Amino acid sequence: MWPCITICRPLLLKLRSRYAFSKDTRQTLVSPSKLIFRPSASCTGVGKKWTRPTGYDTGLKTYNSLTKQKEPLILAQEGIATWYSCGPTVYDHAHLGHACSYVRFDIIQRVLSRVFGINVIHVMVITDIDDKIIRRALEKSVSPTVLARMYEEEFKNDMLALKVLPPAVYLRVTENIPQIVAFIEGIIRNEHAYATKQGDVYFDIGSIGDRYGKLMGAGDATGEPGDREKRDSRDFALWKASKPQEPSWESPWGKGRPGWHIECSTIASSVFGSQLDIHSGGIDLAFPHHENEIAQCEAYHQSGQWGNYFLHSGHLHLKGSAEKMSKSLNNYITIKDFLESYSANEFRMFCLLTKYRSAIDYSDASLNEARSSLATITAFTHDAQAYMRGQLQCQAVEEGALWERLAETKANVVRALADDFDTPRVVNAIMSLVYHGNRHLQPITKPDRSPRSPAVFGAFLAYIREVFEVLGVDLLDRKEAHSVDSSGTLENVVEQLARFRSDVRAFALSVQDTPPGEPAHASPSPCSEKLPLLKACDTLRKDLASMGVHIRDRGPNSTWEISQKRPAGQDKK
Ligand SMILES: Nc1ncnc2c1ncn2[C@@H]1O[C@H](COP(=O)(O)OP(=O)(O)OP(=O)(O)O)[C@@H](O)[C@H]1O
Ligand SMILES: [Zn+2]
Repeated sequence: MWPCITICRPLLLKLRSRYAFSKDTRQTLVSPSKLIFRPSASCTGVGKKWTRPTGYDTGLKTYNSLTKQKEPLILAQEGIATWYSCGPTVYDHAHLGHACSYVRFDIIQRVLSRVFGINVIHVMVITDIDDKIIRRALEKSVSPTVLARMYEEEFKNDMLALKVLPPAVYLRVTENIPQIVAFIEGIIRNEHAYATKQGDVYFDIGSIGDRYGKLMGAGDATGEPGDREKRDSRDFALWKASKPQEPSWESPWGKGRPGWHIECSTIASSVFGSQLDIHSGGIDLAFPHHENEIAQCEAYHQSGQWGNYFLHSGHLHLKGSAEKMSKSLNNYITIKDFLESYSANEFRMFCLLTKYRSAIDYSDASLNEARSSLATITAFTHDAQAYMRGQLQCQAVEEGALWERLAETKANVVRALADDFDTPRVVNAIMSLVYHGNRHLQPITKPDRSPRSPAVFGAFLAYIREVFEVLGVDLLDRKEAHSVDSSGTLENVVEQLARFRSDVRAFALSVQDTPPGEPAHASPSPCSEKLPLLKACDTLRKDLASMGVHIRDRGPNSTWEISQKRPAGQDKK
């Protein structure tokens, strides 16, 4: 079968580059790959060896943490990817580390669906019960449920603000306790777990022999500190007997609550059954969390391979810090605070500039690099529009070469995306397109009668917007356009306007209501002159506020600022 794939893949890429991103791309490209059938090979793997899945070859390659190399992405069903991801443990604010991981996977999911026509069924768990939640709830004197719901809501809003598409469904651990208990019972039945007299249940690592450690190796794993009844120090808890003041649920082993890893195995299996195409999370989750998820699932389903691809995103660090940004290390910047200074588009661009697997250093300098790349692209789109309108006069362009370059860029972009979602290569390809476009858009002083080529610039513009739209960056965002190339002008205009208003207001305020020593009826009241001026100043202040320009009157003086955020309720265009 493989020679056929080798022949088909270049053809597929050719097709994709030709039609990439057009509206009907998805229909056109859903099925050019070949279905590979290998009789029931998928569940027969033994030991630690990864078995290449059977099914639908997407033509993409992705790095698989199970094999530590790029593998062809083969899905069980044509055009469908089942995808499970570990969500946050909700006991504190979401931070830029979360943003980085979820934005990067959002980009990959958008690429899969919008470029390669794959319907991604994404399920995410919300960890709403665990030691840290219980501890924080005690500190704050609220119930763990209230605390968890509050931060869950905040997390979801932060994801919306970052334009991360929500999963098909979020599932909470506390709403899946009966399923978790049944899953643990299944593992015990299959003789891969045991209960202790204290009412804890442990996974029996020894029972799966050398199959433990498929993902990260079991070499020097020491396991969780635990009670003396553990058979092996590496055995990890599936169920924890309840302690005073902790939430607990009934179970065959007495009151208690689930361990961490079992929630994901249960929930992923309850939605997708015994097979999963893709599992994702930050690299810190690979061990022990994902390792243990694999052990549990394969023990429960008695299969040789439960998850086919494990994708791990690299960590976000504060520049100069060796440690990842994390709630428990208290070294984080919240998403909300970040969005006061930067936009969601800028953060996404920041993510696109590195591969999703690499660690990423956060600093103002790296964010400014992202901002400036966006500025270059937006400035080009404005110039291209000005040229198309005839406002920008240029010499005749080599139109044929530009069309060729555009076609080449389209092919390069699809190739880069098919190669483990290489977004920096995509951005490079677009920057190079912009560079060549700009070279032709040099203004001339004397108008000449050279032929014009507006269509090719229209095609550049439409393609660039579409690529970024697919990746979740909206180049049409008006706020972005402002911050990109006209923020200096805007600020100057606001400054002049605010100063003028301030002078008028100061003048009005200086007018005495009744000149001293004169009876109030002796001349027309100055009040009648100053009131309309003050009213006009107030109206201007309110109108500007609705556009995000906030003037604050401080005595006779005024200050102003432009907020990054649009006032609530105002639609983005
Ligand atoms: N600094 C980071 N960089 C990239 N991904 C991160 C970072 N911090 C957390 N993540 C990812 O976000 C997801 C949710 O993580 P989690 O809620 O455990 O966050 P956390 O801040 O690491 O919490 P804790 O400190 O309590 O472990 C996981 O996939 C995790 O790998
Ligand atoms: Zn998980």
